[in-house]
Amino acid sequence: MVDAPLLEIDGLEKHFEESSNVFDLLMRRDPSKIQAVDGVSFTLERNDSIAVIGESGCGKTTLLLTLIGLHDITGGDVVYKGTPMSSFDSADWKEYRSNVQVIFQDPFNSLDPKMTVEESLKEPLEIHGVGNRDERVRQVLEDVELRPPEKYLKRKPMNLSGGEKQRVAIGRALVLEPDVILADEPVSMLDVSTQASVLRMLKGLIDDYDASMIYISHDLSTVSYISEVVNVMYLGRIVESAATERLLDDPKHPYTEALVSAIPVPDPHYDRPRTEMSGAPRDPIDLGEGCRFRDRCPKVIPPDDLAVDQAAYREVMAFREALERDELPLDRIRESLDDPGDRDAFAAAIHNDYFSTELSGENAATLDSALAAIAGGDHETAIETLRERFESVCEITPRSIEAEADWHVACHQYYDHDRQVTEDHAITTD
Ligand SMILES: Nc1ncnc2c1ncn2[C@@H]1O[C@H](COP(=O)(O)OP(=O)(O)OP(=O)(O)O)[C@@H](O)[C@H]1O
Repeated sequence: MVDAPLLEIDGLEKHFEESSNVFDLLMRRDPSKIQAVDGVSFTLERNDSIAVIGESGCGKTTLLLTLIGLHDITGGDVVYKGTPMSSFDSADWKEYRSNVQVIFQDPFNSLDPKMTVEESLKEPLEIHGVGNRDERVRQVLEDVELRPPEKYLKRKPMNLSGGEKQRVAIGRALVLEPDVILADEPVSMLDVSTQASVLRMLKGLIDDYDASMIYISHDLSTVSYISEVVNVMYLGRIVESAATERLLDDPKHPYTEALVSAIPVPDPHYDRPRTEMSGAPRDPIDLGEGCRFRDRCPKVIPPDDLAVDQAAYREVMAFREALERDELPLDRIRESLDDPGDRDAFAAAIHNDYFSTELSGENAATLDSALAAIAGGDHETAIETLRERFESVCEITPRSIEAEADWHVACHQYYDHDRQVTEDHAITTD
């Protein structure tokens, strides 16, 4: 019989409910959903080291806290050696907690300031009833290169440097000889000079301990040290997944391209072309359909027959979508006018506030007619007018497809649009 994978993350979802405001309560509206992790899937086999990379707020920490059971799962599941977390009993949880260990970002907070190094390292052994504790603690201190162990056993965190603290935290995660290490930005708070040595040591230890690792970071440049495979995450979803070296050489998703192009190049004579992203990620609230990167994407796809500059196109798309979500403070703009009843002035003021680029020809005429509809109070017509001319295929959820063997990318650029999108809109995230 083939062994079950070590850890299968299967359509994992963690949505938080935003607390209701008075308006929601009065309208009896359901609270908004914060889609922090939204359908994440990947499999960790023994000896794998897989990275999850993304900007602040993309859901990395929520993913990790959900994986260790500190957040309830709101959809999908985590399957450990064939047993779904949703059906864990207390014995399963005990086994899981002993075999899946975490290294947190901040070594200053992850160690108890009152405990000596020896006590910190012994505690997990005591909780899980493991014998030979003195020997085990000394061995782990050797392994994390705190030598000789006697020098460190009686020290408290305040008497350790940042790098030494993180080595103790790594030792504490390894002391039970776990199957899986979840490492959340494990070197981001260390001096740059210490980062590489701690990462190299961690990678060596994962191999020596025959463990697997999920390495979480915002920093794509450190990933090639430590992980053979990388998952790129954007607003709760994985947008690209591939072998690290290949992904760094030839990123396919425009978001990954932008992250890779931002990695500093050590050669001062070489200036890598930059892929610019506009703006910042939205809050992950009620994100709806479509590619979540589309409002920042330098390659967002306009309708086939539309000749339009990318930046101008993104502005129109972002404007229409904000109008659809009823997010635009239009009353405030109207009230700021000398004559709030002057529709032409109102349309011009909206244009002025939301558009920095100029459209031309039929595109400009369509936008003008939509702004005139808004000025007349008819938002529905404005939305329809803009949608009819400017709707993008990127507003339909891109399924994660295999761009090449073992290379998944969730971007419409990799579809045969004629066959798959126009005939069949039932594209979903895998
Ligand atoms: N307990 C919570 N309740 C409500 N929203 C939350 C909670 N925890 C996280 N979020 C929201 O979920 C989204 C993802 O947050 P998360 O901390 O997982 O991102 P991250 O990628 O780890 O960012 P960072 O690197 O800054 O920690 C954010 O919008 C955050 O505000």
